[in-house]
Amino acid sequence: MYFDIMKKSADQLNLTFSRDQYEQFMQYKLLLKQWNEKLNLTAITEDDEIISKHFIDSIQAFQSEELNHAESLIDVGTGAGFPGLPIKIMKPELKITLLDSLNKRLNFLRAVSEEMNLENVEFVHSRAEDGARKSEYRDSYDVAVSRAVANLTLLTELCLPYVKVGGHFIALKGPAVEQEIEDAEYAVKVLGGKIIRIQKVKVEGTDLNHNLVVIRKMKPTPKGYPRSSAAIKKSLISEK
Ligand SMILES: C[S@@+](CC[C@H](N)C(=O)[O-])C[C@H]1O[C@@H](n2cnc3c(N)ncnc32)[C@H](O)[C@@H]1O
Repeated sequence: MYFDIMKKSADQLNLTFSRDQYEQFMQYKLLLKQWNEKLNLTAITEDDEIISKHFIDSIQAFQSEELNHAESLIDVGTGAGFPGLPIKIMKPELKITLLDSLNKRLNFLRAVSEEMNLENVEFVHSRAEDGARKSEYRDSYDVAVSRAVANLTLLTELCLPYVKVGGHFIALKGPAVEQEIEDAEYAVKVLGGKIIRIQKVKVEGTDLNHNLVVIRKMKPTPKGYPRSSAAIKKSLISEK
C-alpha cells in the first residue's frame, strides 16, 4: 500500500524502484517494529511515519549527485540504519559500512541485512572518534553520511576523516541550518573540507523541509583529528 508514494519519491530522484526493493523496505519496517519492542531503536513507530520520516527522508541523500557517483559509503552513528540502509536498498551495488557505538543496534542491522540478503555491508561497533584513527577506515570512503548525531562542527570532525580526498561528507540536517553552518565554517576548513552546497529537501508525504549540507574533502584531515571524545567534549574546533 506504500508502493506508490515510495515509487513517486524514487522517480523524483531518478532512481529505479522495483517490487523487490519495496519488499525489502517492508521487511525492514516489520523487523524495526518487532525489535523496537525490546530495544530502543526509534520513537517513530507508525507505518506511514516509518515510510516518510525514515525511508523517504533517508533516500533524499540521493539529491546530492555525489552519492549517485559513489562506490563506497560510511554511515556514522547509523542507529537503526538511517540513512545508510535505505540508501543501500536503492543502490545495491554500493559498498557500505554502518558504524555505531551501540552494539545492540548493530545486532539489529545484521539481522535486517541478512533477512534482506544484502551483500557488501560492513558493521563497525566503535565510537566514530576511534574508528577514524584506524587505517582501514581513514581516508577510505567516497562518501560519508550522517543524520541526527551531532551539530555540524562536531559531526564534521567525526565524519570527514573517513572520506577520501576528493570525496564528500553529506550531512542530513533539519530545516534550520544557517547558524550551524556559520558556526562550523572554521572547523570544516581546519579539517580539510569545504562546504560546496546546501540543498533544500522536501520530504514526500510530510511537511518536512530538510537540508543536505555537502562538504568536499579538499586535503587530508590533519593527523590530530578527530580528537578523543574527552577532548572534543571540552571544546569544539573554533577560531574564537
Ligand atoms: C539520534 S540517533 C540517530 C540514528 C540515525 N542516524 C537516525 O537518523 O535515525 C544517534 C546515533 O548515533 C550514535 N552515536 C552518537 N555519537 C556517536 C559516536 N561518537 N560514535 C558512534 N556513534 C555515535 C548513537 O549510538 C545513536 O545510535
